[in-house]
Amino acid sequence: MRVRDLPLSQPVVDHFAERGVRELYPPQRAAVEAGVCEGADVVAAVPTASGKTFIAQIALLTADGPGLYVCPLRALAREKYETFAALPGVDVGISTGDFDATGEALAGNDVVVATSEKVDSAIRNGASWVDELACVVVDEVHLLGAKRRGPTLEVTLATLRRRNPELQTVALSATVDNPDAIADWLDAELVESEWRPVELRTGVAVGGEVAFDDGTSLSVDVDSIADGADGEGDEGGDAGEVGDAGDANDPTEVTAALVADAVADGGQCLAFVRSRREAVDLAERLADDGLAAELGVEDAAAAAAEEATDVDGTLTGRQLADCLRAGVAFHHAGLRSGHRGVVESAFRERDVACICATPTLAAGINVPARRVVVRDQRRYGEGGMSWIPTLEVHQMCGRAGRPGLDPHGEAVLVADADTRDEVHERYVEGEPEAVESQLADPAALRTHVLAAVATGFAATESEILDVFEGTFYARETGAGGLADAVAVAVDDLVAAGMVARETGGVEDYRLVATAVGETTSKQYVRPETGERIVAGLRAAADVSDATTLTAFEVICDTPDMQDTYLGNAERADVYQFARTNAAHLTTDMTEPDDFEGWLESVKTARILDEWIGGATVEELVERYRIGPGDLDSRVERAEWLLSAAEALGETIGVRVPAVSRARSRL
Ligand SMILES: Nc1ncnc2c1ncn2[C@@H]1O[C@H](COP(=O)(O)OP(=O)(O)OP(=O)(O)O)[C@@H](O)[C@H]1O
Repeated sequence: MRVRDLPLSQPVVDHFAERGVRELYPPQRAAVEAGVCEGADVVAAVPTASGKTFIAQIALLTADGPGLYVCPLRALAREKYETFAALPGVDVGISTGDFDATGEALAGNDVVVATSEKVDSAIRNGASWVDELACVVVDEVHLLGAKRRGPTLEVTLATLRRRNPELQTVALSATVDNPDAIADWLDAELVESEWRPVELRTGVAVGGEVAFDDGTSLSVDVDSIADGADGEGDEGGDAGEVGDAGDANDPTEVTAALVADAVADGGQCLAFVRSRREAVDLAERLADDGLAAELGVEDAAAAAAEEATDVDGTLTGRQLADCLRAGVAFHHAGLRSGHRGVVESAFRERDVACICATPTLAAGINVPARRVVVRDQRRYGEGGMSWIPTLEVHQMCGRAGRPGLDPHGEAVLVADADTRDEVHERYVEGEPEAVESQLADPAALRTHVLAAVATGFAATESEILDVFEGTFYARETGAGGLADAVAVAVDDLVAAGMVARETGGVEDYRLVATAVGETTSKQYVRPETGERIVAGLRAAADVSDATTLTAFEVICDTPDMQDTYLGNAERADVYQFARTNAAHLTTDMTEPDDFEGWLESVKTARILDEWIGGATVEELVERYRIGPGDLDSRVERAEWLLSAAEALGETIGVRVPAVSRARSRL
């Protein structure tokens, strides 16, 4: 099937042809046969990098009206926006930040790219454009199994479909164990495929020996690489790492050998590790190996290093620039978006031999490589070290192989003699996990129950269950399964002063949102955040000397602000800071149930207060050992939460000038 046979305009056909897209890939053909160009609801569960974006594009281009592309990850939205904006004759809008606006400016676009949070917020604020949609495409729909984002995704999609029964729904998923359940939920045709544009072979490495699943093998020389690294030291590494370097089973050295081997053959690599710190350490280790010279990209690598230096002068920026100069990079969620952009584009331009990354890079960012090395398959979680889900590891492995350039992609999992069998079973033989709804989580339910009441969609518990009727959870378990949990959520919200029961007769009542509940929902903060801010504002009004620190303490001590890691060495210092500044804080040190959590909030508040006081990113990053990207994201959240605090203050008639001061200075 050819692109030019589809109901697309000539300029669009030409646009695809210019990008080498003339013939449809088999899963794309299957989606067309399922009716994706004729308004049919389709779920496509296909491997990473197999052309899902094209399915989204043809659905949106052939829809009978405006379309919405829901992108669960903000980091991806910009890339997708650019892909859509390049289509001839298509007006595209993007909406990812700015949590409380209706986004009315988005009306009139052919396609809107937005996160599910943004769509949810637009619905709560009464945006009219959501009712005019003809088609919604949900990318990475398997993320409905994710703890926080998942419930928002399923409730938002259910709400859109309920309000607009004609809406065409197209959902794109990684390969998961239960795509049929997702298709059932959406009453959609299922397109399921294992097809990939480049063949992938996956192997397990023990020492320098790799056994692939297609029966082939590979031998790399771990010792000689280790000898080369010996004696050079490792400034950023843990003590002891250098001593391990001679060990032919050391996972870092095996990874280095696998990377060097691919680069010697002109290929690029992605190396996945468990944490940010490990990503930096591994990149610094690989920087010893002369990869830029090996790949023949020294000048381009130096130029990429310059670009990274131009972003900022933080330690992270300097480390990244040093690595880039050597043809290596690291990539993780603590990087600023400017640095991430430099790394991604340098890699695509083939100016960098290897990116050392945490699993975030695997989710949807288009950086194909000849070889993927998964050094770590376990990471620290709530209950100690645990295996990374198969779905995630498959997404990492799926980045291997560049269409038209590599005969096949190679994914190598680094193991040792003890773990070899388990690694093989889990990730080479094993199937990805099933997607499971997280909607029953009490915090998620409280948020969405409040939204249902505040928007007027529901005024009784059974109407709330009706709203949830269209969710994945309800389809899997029956909405009745939620009845008890919804009753608990309503009680919690009533106790929190967000919802009230208005009695109409005996045992007959209607649920209404209180003014605080309504503002909380519209400002798109969680009920617990709204409650904490209201209490904080009241307390701040009594603090004789309320400062910007007071305002920051209130908004940082909420579940909508990210935690900031508090190391042992810093704890005493933050404790002392809290004591010294007790007069400016709304919480007495003896009060918090979760004292450590509160101290972390004080640390975040202190960082933000120094930020508005004129401290530079460089200073704050060094002083508080946070990633520069972490500072950016906290500043952004603080802006949002302070604006919610102003709105809540107005609602309860409490004015705290320090809040407005903090906001305007941010
Ligand atoms: N029919 C086609 N012919 C040639 N190239 C194609 C075709 N369809 C897609 N491609 C190219 O394949 C690459 C991967 O496609 P795409 O990014 O859409 O994959 P994806 O499935 O969305 O990946 P992800 O798992 O990252 O979401 C892109 O560079 C795209 O241009």
